[in-house]
Amino acid sequence: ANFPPCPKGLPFFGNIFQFNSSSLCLQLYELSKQHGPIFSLQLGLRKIVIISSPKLAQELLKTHDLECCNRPSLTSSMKFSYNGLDMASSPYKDYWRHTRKFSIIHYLSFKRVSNFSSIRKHETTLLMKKIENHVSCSKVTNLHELLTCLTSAIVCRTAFGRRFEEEGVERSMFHGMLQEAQELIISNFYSDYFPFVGGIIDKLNGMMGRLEKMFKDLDEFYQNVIDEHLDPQRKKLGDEEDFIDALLQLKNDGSFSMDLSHVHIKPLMMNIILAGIDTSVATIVWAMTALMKNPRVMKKVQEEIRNKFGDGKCFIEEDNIQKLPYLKAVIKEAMRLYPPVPLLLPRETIKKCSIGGYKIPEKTLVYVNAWAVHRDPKTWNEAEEFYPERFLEGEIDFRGCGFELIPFGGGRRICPGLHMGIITVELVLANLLFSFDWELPQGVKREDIDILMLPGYTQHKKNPLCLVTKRRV
Ligand code: HEM
Repeated sequence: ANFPPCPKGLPFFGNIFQFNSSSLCLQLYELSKQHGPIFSLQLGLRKIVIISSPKLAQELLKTHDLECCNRPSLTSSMKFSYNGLDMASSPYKDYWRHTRKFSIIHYLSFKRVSNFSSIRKHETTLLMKKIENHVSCSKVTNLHELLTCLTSAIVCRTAFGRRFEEEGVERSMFHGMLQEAQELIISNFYSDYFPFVGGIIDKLNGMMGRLEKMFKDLDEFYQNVIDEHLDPQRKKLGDEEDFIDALLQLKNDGSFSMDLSHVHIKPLMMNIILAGIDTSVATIVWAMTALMKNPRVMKKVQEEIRNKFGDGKCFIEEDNIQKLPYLKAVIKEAMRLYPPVPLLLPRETIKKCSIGGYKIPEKTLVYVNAWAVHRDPKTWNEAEEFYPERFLEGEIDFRGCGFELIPFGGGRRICPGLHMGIITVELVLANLLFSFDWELPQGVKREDIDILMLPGYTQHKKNPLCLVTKRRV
């Protein structure tokens, strides 16, 4: 009885047909204005809870973190993760603890991420050269496309020790695979909401077929990478040990505390591909979107970078970023207003608990809507304004201490790639703003830049941000 309020829905189906999957966080934000910071939805036979305020996010992600840190077994995530053998969808058990610890030590720790700085520098320099070419031939720059090439190159080199050829078929196949996988992972599978009959519908409407095909393609990709690493003749791209080298080493010397086979390595590769590439792209594109809509901030951040490093420098190094507080504030403000993962990955309650005064039973799905949390009127003045200055005073950080800024989530399941994500975003944005001036194509006005979103855990801008680039004067 004491369950969060639920908007009226259809008998049996509940609210399942009331949403479309693009801009879902916005639709849920609107509902929170009517039903409050905690409300529920009935999706078929499943009840889910949505949290929309910093206070309740803190209750879930801090006070009740231990009772709520499982992930649900949803059809698509189970398939992609070889039945929960990855980090993002495995239940809160020893296996998750081991894989998370291992992935951080060997790939995502501060030290490991710093060791990859030469790769990030090399790939960012290549990006800048491509944009230079656009300037020379007056071509409009589609940032999404260029940034996907950049971040997939960084991730593939650091994690898998390989790089796809610039314009090759292999690379466009890889990007196509990424896009399809992102779409499938957020798609509605009826089997998640209607046991038995849902599975039949998923087969008949072709969703199961798409999922199987995608799984097969990804599996083939992982196997190729593993085989390359097992080949004694393999030529390494650099001196740095990549993530697969580390996993295979661990498998051979038996030092992983659990049995480790290729079936365990593949889901971890999946996490890196699906969580590590798109998120940085979306962050940079949304930051540039916000800057294009706000010329005052654009001018101020470019002045900061150019006044500090304009003399003689042609590239902003990672070490220089600490001297750019306004750039850091711009990134925080962009992630507040346009969180790249606006609906944090779903939690499942391990036992019953009380949130916001409501009783949440065991095995309930709980989502935190960061889009709404980042607009909470009790916390943020003029929340819809893009105003980076709000981060210049005070100590609000990305780790969600006060839970008012949670683009990386919070609690035990907080994003382990936070450091890698931020360092990439800072480096690329600093250089884009330092070297070039950005303008809208002729006839496009600032007010025309929309914020429509594509479906996906990572929220991409639906209409690509295409800009005219000029060399800095
Ligand atoms: C700007 C970049 C990024 C953003 C905004 C971001 C955001 C997020 C968010 C919101 C979550 C859910 C946290 C929660 O449920 O509380 C998450 C989880 C995760 N992220 Fe990231 N992420 C980014 C970069 C990365 C990178 C570079 C990697 C790895 C290469 C990564 C790997 C993961 C994994 C494995 C999880 C699941 C963690 C778990 O369940 O234990 N992320 N990320």
